Amino acid sequence: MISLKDITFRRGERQILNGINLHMNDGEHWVILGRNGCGKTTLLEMMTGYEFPTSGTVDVLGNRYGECDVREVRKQIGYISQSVMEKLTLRDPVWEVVATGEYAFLRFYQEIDEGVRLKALSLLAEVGLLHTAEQSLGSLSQGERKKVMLARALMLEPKLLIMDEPCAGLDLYEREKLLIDLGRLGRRDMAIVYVTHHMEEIIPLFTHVALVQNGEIAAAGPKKEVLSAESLSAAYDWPVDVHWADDRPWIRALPGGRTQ
Ligand SMILES: Nc1ncnc2c1ncn2[C@@H]1O[C@H](COP(=O)(O)OP(=O)(O)OP(=O)(O)O)[C@@H](O)[C@H]1O
Repeated sequence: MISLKDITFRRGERQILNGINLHMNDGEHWVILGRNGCGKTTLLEMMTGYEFPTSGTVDVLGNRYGECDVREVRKQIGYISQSVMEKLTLRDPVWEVVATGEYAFLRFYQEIDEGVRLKALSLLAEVGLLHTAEQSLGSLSQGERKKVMLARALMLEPKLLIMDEPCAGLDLYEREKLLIDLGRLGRRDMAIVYVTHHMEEIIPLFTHVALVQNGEIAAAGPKKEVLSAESLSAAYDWPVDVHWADDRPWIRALPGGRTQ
């Protein structure tokens, strides 16, 4: 599904990614974890083809970047991130924002096909927001806006859904409501890659975890193997304890970590 082989990525003098090997197979849903600036978003940009590695190969959904039309591959990828959110127009009606996902552009300048409108409404219903269809995007709460982004990303029935910190800025209630919707995505024939800073967002849907440290993969594999206190303490440079409840990992930072 996704195969990153011997990836290095340099920006100017800085080595951002270094010797990355990561293989995600069909039927797996991955979470990418790591400290600020370790290279998570850059890894996602490699997967979406918005950045090309300095060396190494990227294969996504059976296509090798550099040897295919990346725009065509992108039509099979849903991408949810703060940068996409910021490009949406807050005064547009919610259903229209969702419907634009069908065309992979941001606003409509033409009549919208009735079939597309109905599909947008049905996806809005799936995330419990049908009643907001005619409201402006700007009138929704942050959590509701994230759900609108999710519905929008699903318009093209992507084979791969990539999410960069979708729960950032949400309070506990909004986060849990969004996680319930994400949990249902397992029913779709779609792989998921999810970046977060919060371990408790690793709901049962997710099967695998990659831990990134200074542009390298510190550990990658089935979540219960990777999310050990030892690996996490090393990756975050802080002693932590992990316990599992409701099939989700909960992390406790222990006193005595380094202060710089
Ligand atoms: N346009 C850029 N020019 C130079 N350096 C950049 C640029 N974009 C990112 N970087 C650097 O690349 C490194 C990796 O950035 P990236 O955004 O991938 O990290 P991240 O793990 O997603 O971080 P965070 O958790 O804070 O979002 C960082 O040190 C960042 O400063």
